[in-house]
Amino acid sequence: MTPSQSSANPGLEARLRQIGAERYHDKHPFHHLLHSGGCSIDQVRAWVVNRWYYQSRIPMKDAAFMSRVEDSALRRAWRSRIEDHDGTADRAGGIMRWLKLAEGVGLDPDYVASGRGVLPATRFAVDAYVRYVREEPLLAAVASSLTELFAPAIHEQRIAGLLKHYDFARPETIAYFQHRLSEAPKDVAFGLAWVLENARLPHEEEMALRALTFKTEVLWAQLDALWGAYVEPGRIPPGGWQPGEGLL
Ligand SMILES: O=C(O)c1cc(C(=O)O)c2c(n1)C(=O)C(=O)c1cc(C(=O)O)[nH]c1-2
Repeated sequence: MTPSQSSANPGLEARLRQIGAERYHDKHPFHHLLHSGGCSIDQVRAWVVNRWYYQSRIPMKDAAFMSRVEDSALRRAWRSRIEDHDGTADRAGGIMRWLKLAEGVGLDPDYVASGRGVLPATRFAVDAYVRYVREEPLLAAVASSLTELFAPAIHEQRIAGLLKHYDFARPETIAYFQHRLSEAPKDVAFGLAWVLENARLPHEEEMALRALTFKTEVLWAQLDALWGAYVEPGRIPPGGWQPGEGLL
């Protein structure tokens, strides 16, 4: 994708997109294995258990972000991210949908929601993201969410790959990804416009680029952890989910 005509800073937008082209986790071998039907059911379960930790922390990092924002218009624009994950009084959110996926692959949703079995490296990577958004300048915090520019393409691949290759995949079990197809573009249109508007000076542009790079590393590190524990060499660290644990 190339920067849109209306971009406030096409040069910066192109450099942000280049980071995705080079570093986004769609290039990770674990995703290739998952989307091509090469994962065993236990490898899929390990992914669901670990990715839960990311899911559960996303609304917490968005709440941490909002707690720092003095501009009520920015808080209002950000608020829907929390509702997308936590749901509202009359609408289920992404957290519930992730637990439907957990059930679909034969895991007890209470086990998954307990966070037991999450790999140490997954926890460290995700906690680093939450801390980053809590502590770094707002520009870096917003820019770190821009990996979502690249998420719809991977969600499309995942929906098609899971439906084609795995018995557990049905519209109800993979609804999480279907919903993200409309949620992520809304979030990222706002986030990208905000970053392009607010990163004007060279050091601000550098900050935005560094933040997006950092975030690609947060995502990549989670898949490296999964690969090492459940694919090759298959060394599950103490405390990591063991096949057979937490099943329905
Ligand atoms: O499945 C994926 O590959 C993927 C990637 C990302 C991302 O790029 O950070 C997010 C999501 N999914 C996602 O579902 C999601 O809600 C989300 C929120 C955020 C964020 O940083 O605020 N990233 C992502």
